[in-house]
Amino acid sequence: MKITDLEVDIRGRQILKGVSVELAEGRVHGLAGESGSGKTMTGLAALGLLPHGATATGAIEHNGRNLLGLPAKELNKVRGGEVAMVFQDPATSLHPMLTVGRQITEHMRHHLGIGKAEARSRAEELLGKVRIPGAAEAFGRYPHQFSGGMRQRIAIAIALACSPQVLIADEPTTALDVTVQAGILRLLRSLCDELGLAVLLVTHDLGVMSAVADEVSVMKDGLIVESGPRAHVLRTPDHPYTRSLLEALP
Ligand SMILES: Nc1ncnc2c1ncn2[C@@H]1O[C@H](COP(=O)(O)OP(=O)(O)OP(=O)(O)O)[C@@H](O)[C@H]1O
Repeated sequence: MKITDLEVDIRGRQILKGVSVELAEGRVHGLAGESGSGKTMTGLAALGLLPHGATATGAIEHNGRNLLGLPAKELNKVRGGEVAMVFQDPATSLHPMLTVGRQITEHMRHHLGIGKAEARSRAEELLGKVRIPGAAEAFGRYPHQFSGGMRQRIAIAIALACSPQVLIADEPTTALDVTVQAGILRLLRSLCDELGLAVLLVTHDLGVMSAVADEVSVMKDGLIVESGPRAHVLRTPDHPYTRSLLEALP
């Protein structure tokens, strides 16, 4: 996926001022920057989920199309299919009244049009892939019967249900206990390698970034001020803003 010169305006206020990011197969691209810099808005734009009243210019190219120009119906097929998402808080992204299995299979049946039995076996396979112990049993359980870390693994399984090529992960570990954060990051990294996913990892946490990202872009006030390989950006940053973020680390 290639985002070029993305500008987003909401009611006359310019939120993104020409953002360019390229996501590649099997690579994690980290998007860093302080609160309000436009990280989330960039991720939402990639999903075709801009807030009501937003206008966007530039291009978000994926599989030969510009997602910015797609009609809503086409965009719905892309979202959750070719491009999937994981958000900060699994407690709000999972439906409390539906079993884990139902949440994964409904998604597959809706997007892929496959039968019940096939969906079930794929769902159990996915639960194994995100390292949920006892996948067959977990299939029939409800989200509240799992810990926060396990719930985020379930949200990742749902995101992967339709074999996406691109995964947008917005602060996927921020709501979790420090003790389980590393496990989720390791999982994202291994899924990216194993499935050849192109991942956009949005996080304000440079520690998270240094653990998994291949490339890092740093945002400030709706613009990317620095972008490059992780080691370069985090060890020998060119931009004073990146240096100030690194100096602010505990
Ligand atoms: N629905 C909306 N309507 C109007 N402005 C919005 C809306 N959502 C976000 N903004 C504004 O867009 C700017 C960028 O927000 P965004 O959420 O992308 O930042 P962020 O870098 O992800 O920060 P955070 O880490 O706090 O989520 C902010 O100034 C915010 O106030």
